[in-house]
Amino acid sequence: MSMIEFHDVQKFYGHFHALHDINLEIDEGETVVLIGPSGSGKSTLVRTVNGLESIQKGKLIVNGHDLSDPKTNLNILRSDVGMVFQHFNLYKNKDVLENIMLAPRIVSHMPEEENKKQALDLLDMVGLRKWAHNMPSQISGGQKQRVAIARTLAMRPKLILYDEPTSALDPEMIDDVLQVMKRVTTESGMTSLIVTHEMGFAKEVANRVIFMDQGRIVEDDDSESFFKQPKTERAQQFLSKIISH
Ligand SMILES: Nc1ncnc2c1ncn2[C@@H]1O[C@H](COP(=O)(O)OP(=O)(O)OP(=O)(O)O)[C@@H](O)[C@H]1O
Repeated sequence: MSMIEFHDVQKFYGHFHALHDINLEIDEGETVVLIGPSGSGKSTLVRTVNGLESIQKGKLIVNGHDLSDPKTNLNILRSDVGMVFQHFNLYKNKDVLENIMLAPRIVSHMPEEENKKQALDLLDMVGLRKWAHNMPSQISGGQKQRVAIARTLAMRPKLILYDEPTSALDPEMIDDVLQVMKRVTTESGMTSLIVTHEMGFAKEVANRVIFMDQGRIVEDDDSESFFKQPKTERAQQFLSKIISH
């Protein structure tokens, strides 16, 4: 079953053609990493999947919802699609546990006891249970991002989108966040679409790699083949630059 289908999708910002002829199908349970140079359209593509960016042409179906139809209810779509951003946007005046419990309580009307148990289990999973009653200002950036991941999982999404989740972090925090993402991906079976510059993570965790350049998908291959030998010169250049850094 496919979770995401792009058919000849075009995206414009005014006159700027940001996404060209996007054709892409992602099945349930796949872990897909989106890579490419700065400005190639990775964030834009990911943001179209939960309707944060509209598309101007083509058809985009996500979890059975047609995003090319303006009548589609984005709130219903978003209840199944979680997103983790570069900046974590935790609620500053709520402690870590409350940050995780808020959406299930308000949006899903989850019973309080079940909600609390789930939140504590998620905090265990991201290694932060003992921080449950700390405020966001009292934890590090890496810890905040792990809370943001737990908060996203608390809504039990079918699909999780990550838009450069480690780019705003100090280098020593990155690995802990990547470990959590790896755990979520391998243990949950959830479909994941991940924009990242972390090639080691992409190699280890993704089953598929999409390489974008100038608003187009240039390569779409299984991760092993891609990292062994990208087919296009553009991707080869990109990888050699990134890896030599
Ligand atoms: N809101 C916007 N209005 C106008 N142009 C935009 C907007 N958002 C993005 N763009 C342009 O669209 C292109 C693709 O941007 P996007 O952020 O999707 O690239 P990216 O591959 O995610 O880059 P990076 O790795 O630097 O985050 C860029 O040229 C960018 O300047």
